[in-house]
Amino acid sequence: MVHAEEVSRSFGPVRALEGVSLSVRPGEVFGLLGPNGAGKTTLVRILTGVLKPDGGRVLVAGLDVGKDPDKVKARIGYATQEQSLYRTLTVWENLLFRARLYRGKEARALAEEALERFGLLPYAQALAGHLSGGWRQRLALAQAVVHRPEVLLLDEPTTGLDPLSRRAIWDLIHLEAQRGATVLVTTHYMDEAERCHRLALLHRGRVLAEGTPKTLKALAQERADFYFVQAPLEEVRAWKGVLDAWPSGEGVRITVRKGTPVPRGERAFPSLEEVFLLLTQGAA
Ligand SMILES: Nc1ncnc2c1ncn2[C@@H]1O[C@H](COP(=O)(O)OP(=O)(O)OP(=O)(O)O)[C@@H](O)[C@H]1O
Repeated sequence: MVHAEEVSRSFGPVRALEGVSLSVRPGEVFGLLGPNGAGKTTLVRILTGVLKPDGGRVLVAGLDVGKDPDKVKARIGYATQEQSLYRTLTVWENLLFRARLYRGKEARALAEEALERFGLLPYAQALAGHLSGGWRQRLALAQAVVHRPEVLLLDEPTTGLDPLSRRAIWDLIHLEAQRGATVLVTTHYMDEAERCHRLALLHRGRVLAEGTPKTLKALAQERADFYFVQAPLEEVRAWKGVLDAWPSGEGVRITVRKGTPVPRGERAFPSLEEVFLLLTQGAA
C-alpha cells in the first residue's frame, strides 16, 4: 500500500508539491499523470525515502518512510527515468546484484526467475549498455521487481519507447499488480494513463482530480460538451463557447461550455487529453 497525506515540498521559491494526498491499494496500478514540472518525480522520490518532504506524511508498505527508510527500501522496487542500471555489467549480473542486496540466499533463484519472466534469457550475457532502449527498460523493470517487492514505484518507465515496447512494458506492469504488488507509475502520455486502474491528475504540485479514467471523463462531461466538426480550425476557435479546439483527422475536435449549441457537430466522447486540458484551464 502507498499512502501520502498532505505532502508538500519546495525547492527555494519553487513549490513542487502542495498538499498532495493519495492512496494506492495492493493489486492496483495507479497513474500519476501530469505535464513536465508537475511534481511527479518529486513525489516518487519522497515515497522512496531519498527526498524528505517539508510537510505531510507518507506510508509505504505499512511503514512510515520518514522513520524507517532502510526497511522501506527492501520492500519497494524503484525504476527511475535515469535508469538505475549498470551499463558495463551484463543483464544477468545486474539482476543478481540487485537480488543480492535484499535477498542473500535466494538471490540466484530470484534472478533466474526474473530473467525468464521478463523474456531476458536470450540477453543474459549481453551488457546492459548494449541493449536497445526497449530491452533496457524491460531490464530496469525486471531489476526493480527481482526481490519481489510489495510496492513498485515507476517513474516514466516507457519514455522514448516505440508503441510495441510500451505495450510490452505495460503488460509486465499489470502482471506485477496481478501478483499483488501496489504499483504507482508516473507518465505524461495520456494514452498510457488509460491503462491505469485509477489516476491522479497532477498540475503545478496539486492534485486536480482523481478517479478511474471513466469517472474522470464523466466529471469532464458534467462540465463541458465534446464534439467533432467539419470546419476550418481558426474559424472554430472563434466560435462562442469554444474552450478548446484541435485538428483531428478530417475535422476538428472541440470542447465547448456545457449546453453550447454546435450546429452540424457530431457528439464525441472526451479523451483523457481533453479531460486534462479542461481541468487545467482556470487552475492557476
Ligand atoms: N533538486 C531540485 N532543485 C530545484 N528544483 C527542483 C529540484 N527537483 C525538482 N525541482 C523543481 O520542482 C518542480 C517539479 O519537478 P519534478 O521533477 O517533480 O516534475 P515532473 O512532474 O517529474 O516533471 P518531468 O515530467 O519533467 O519529469 C519543477 O519546477 C522542478 O524544476
